[in-house]
Amino acid sequence: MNQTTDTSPILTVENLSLRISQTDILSGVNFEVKVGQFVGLLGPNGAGKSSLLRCIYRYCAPTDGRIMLFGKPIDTYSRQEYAKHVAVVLQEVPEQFNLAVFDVIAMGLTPHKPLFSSTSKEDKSNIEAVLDRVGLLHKAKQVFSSLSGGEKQRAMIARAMLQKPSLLIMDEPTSHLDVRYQIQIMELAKSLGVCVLASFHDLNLAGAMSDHLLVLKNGQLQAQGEPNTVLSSGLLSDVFGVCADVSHVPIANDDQTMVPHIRYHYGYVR
Ligand SMILES: Nc1ncnc2c1ncn2[C@@H]1O[C@H](COP(=O)(O)OP(=O)(O)OP(=O)(O)O)[C@@H](O)[C@H]1O
Repeated sequence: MNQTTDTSPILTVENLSLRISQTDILSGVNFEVKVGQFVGLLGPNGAGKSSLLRCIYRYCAPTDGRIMLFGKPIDTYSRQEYAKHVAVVLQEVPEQFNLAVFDVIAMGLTPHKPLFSSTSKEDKSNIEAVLDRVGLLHKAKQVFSSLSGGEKQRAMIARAMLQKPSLLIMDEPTSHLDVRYQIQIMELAKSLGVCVLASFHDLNLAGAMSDHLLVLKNGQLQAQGEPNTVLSSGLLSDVFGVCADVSHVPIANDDQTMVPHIRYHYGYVR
């Protein structure tokens, strides 16, 4: 878990509501993401996770409430300034990329460079460094669309790393990936040393990775706090309609840090 002592918020979400076609998608959502935190966003299908993240990465405008980044309303940032601070990795990787992996990653530099500027020697070595970090340096010249699903997601993380954001938003980035890549992508995100706000469907993975959890149901925050407190059998029953036991187990290489471990019971789904 994160050892940082700085508790200032990077992101503040206050009384956020989103209404589309007379339907409340989000209602009165309040939370903060603090310096160095990895925040996991949970909730059943249709709970409003993607809608909440879309409001934060400015794809959707909320109906009510406000979102502040470093204490400033997010709509007061220019597009380029916002992209310097906030990077986004989505579940669906854009398919229009008919470019080499290197060129797709290079797009991460866009917020930091003037329009139409060329790739400098320093840019090239930075791109190679992030490719190396995600284990894709040997794929730099390969066409992006020919990468495997896991490789594409790692490439998207590399692009986000190059963007040098303060906040990385991830909307179910591991849904299509096998268990190894699910863990690898999240551990990679965690190792970046930036704030992460990530939605999950794998509750055990969320509990192991996150410093703080947000649980949405029907567009409202049902619970938030440390994973060991939030993930209880009562919450799993109330929010997800499943019967499960929650125990607490130490993480690998650290006997002192406990994380929740959920054991589902089958045949009890309500
Ligand atoms: N543009 C839209 N128009 C109408 N309804 C919408 C729109 N966007 C989202 N919704 C509805 O809002 C609700 C929340 O959707 P959202 O995608 O945010 O949920 P989610 O928690 O991310 O779900 P999932 O886990 O299935 O991805 C859903 O009922 C969805 O149908």
